[in-house]
Amino acid sequence: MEEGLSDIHMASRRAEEAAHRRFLAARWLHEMLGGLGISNEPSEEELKFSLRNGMVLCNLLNKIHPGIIPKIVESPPPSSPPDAALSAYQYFENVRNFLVAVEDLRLPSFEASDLAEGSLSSGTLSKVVDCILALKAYHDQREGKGFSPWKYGVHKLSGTKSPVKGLEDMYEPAITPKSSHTRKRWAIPGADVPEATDISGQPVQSLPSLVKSIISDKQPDEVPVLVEYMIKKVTDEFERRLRLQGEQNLKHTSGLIRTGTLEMQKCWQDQLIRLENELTGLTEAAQAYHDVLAENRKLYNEVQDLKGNIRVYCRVRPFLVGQKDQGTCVDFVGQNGEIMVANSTKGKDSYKMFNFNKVYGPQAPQDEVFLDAQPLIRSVLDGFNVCIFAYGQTGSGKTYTMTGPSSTAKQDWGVNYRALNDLFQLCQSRRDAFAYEVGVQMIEIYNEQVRDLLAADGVSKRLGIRSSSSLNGVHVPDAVMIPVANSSDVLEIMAVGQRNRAVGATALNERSSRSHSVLTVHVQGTDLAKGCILRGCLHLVDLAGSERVEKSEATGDRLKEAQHINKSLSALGDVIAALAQKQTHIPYRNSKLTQLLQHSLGGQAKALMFVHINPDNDSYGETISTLKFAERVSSVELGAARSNREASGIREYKEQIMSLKEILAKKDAEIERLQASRVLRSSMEVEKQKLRVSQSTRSIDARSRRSVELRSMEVIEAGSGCHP
Ligand SMILES: Nc1ncnc2c1ncn2[C@@H]1O[C@H](COP(=O)(O)OP(=O)(O)OP(=O)(O)O)[C@@H](O)[C@H]1O
Repeated sequence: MEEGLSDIHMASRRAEEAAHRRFLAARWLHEMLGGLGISNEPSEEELKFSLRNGMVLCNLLNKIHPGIIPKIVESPPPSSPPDAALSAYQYFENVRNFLVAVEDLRLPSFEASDLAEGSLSSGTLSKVVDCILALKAYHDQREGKGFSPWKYGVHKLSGTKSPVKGLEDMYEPAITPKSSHTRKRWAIPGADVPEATDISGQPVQSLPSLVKSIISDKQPDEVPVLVEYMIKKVTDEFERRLRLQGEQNLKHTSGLIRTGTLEMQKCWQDQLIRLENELTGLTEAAQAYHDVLAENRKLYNEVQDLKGNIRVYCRVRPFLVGQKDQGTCVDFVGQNGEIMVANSTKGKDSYKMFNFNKVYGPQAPQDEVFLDAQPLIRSVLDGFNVCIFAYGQTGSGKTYTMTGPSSTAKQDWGVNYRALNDLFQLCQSRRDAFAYEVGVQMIEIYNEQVRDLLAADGVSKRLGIRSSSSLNGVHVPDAVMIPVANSSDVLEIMAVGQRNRAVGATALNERSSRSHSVLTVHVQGTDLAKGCILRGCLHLVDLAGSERVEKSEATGDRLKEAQHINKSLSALGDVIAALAQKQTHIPYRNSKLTQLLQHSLGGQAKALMFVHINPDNDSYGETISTLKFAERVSSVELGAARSNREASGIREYKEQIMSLKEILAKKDAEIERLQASRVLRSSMEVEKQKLRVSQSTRSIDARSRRSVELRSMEVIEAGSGCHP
């Protein structure tokens, strides 16, 4: 209730105050312009009506500042026809000109709409009244009558930053029109501000003297209202300036940020474009580099083909479960066949770099490894002899590469199965031009004994054993050759061979293969159009582990096995060394293994070696000796490979020669037999004669002995008759 009463009280106070200000404004207008036809205490509507056409305001301003508004639109004569639109326009012109001039003088202004007909929302006319009273103050000042409180409410664009300065600025009337550079300043008491003058040369006054001068000519009843109004104005202005300053600061800061952002954005864009260009350049350079590399590799391979180098591919086995902690001795695997191994305990000196045709990292899948062997396998169909062998210490992944793990998942297939699969596919694709026969042998060399891995099994009976002479290639004479027609035959045969392979336990590998296993594929293709025959032979060799005897901790039978393995591998090393040095004598006959591979390691065949290494630090020594061996192998030149192609004529002659040889051999054998029987007969005759002679000799002997005896008896008898 009390609150309501105080609101009502406040509202009536404000209404009284507004009425008083209207009264002051009207009185002054009266003084300045004479009779305006309005009452001394006009209502808002009355005052607004008298001011609406802007003429009173324009005339007032021109009176203070003659000519400040050059053209005032006069009211049409009462006799002219009413043109509401035109007069509204004219009035607006006057009001607009007045407001522009007021703005120039930096006095409180109002909106043109505040005088529009019908607009009388609360407080709108108070701005008009404020403006008139500010003009009065301005006029009084110019006339030297002191200052009115409305001066404190004038606009001023200040760049001040500190509150003190802001306050100081607030006391600055800045009454100078925009065009003028001279400004009047009121001094802050005690502040050391040089005395300034306004446009009329008035000196700066302090705030107390200013207040004093404002209220000096006022009626006592006017003073409280004036003071209250002055405080309100000062507060409003202070807030307005703070707001303005904040907005300006914000605008300024956001402008700075925007400019900075734009500059940064441009800078980024420039950098992005530059990077993009550099990247394009780099990509092009990289592409060119790769093209050159690919070209180099192609040329290198061609040169190798011409020289007949043994190709060497190195495969690094991944760590097996539980091995990870040991650390790796493989320091770096390059994309161009480089591999660097290091012994972590020996430091920098132990770093050794090797270079091969390619190095597969631990994650290389089976199909990637096969991809590099594939072209060689295809050349078997073109009549070349090819040998692919896997070398490396026990457990380094030789069987994994050649056979694959025990699972039969397609992605795990090893080189052997992939090779045969590929061969059959090619045979199929060429079946219109060639008739192919494929036969497989599988042997192992165990303790320098060749064992046929297929002979002892029913598989040979089931698939039917073909005479090895019909394929007539570089075969293992004592091993059965099983004809195969498709991949499933091959799978079955390989499973049998794998089962029969000798495996034994060593300290290094539970399922260590103790023998070399050789899968030999013979392919004979008859060119259906020309009748010539192509004979190719592929040896797929999974060598026994190459580790040193002392490391395998073998004793007894195992030691013997290890010694045999070492002997055959060192024989292989000797053959390779002799080939590398192009010696006239190559010691193939020193081991069963080198005897078997003779035609693939020296007879213009193509050879490829997969060298395997264990990644762990413990295997550093073995790894180095394995890589050194592989390095030697890669330097061997077998000479350009030759295809085993026979023209049909030659084949016929060869076959004739063969049959003639066979006939000749038969004749020889017959002659030999005849001769032998003749010799036998004559020797029997001789024996008979001998027998006869000896018999007659014996009878003669008996007779002559008898006659000697008889004679002797006669002599004896005669002798006894003569004595007395
Ligand atoms: N590339 C590979 N990825 C995954 N596992 C592999 C890989 N190479 C080898 N292994 C695994 O390592 C172990 C030894 O491999 P593997 O039997 O092929 O060695 P090895 O050199 O043939 O041994 P050995 O000389 O005794 O015949 C096996 O368990 C095999 O599955």
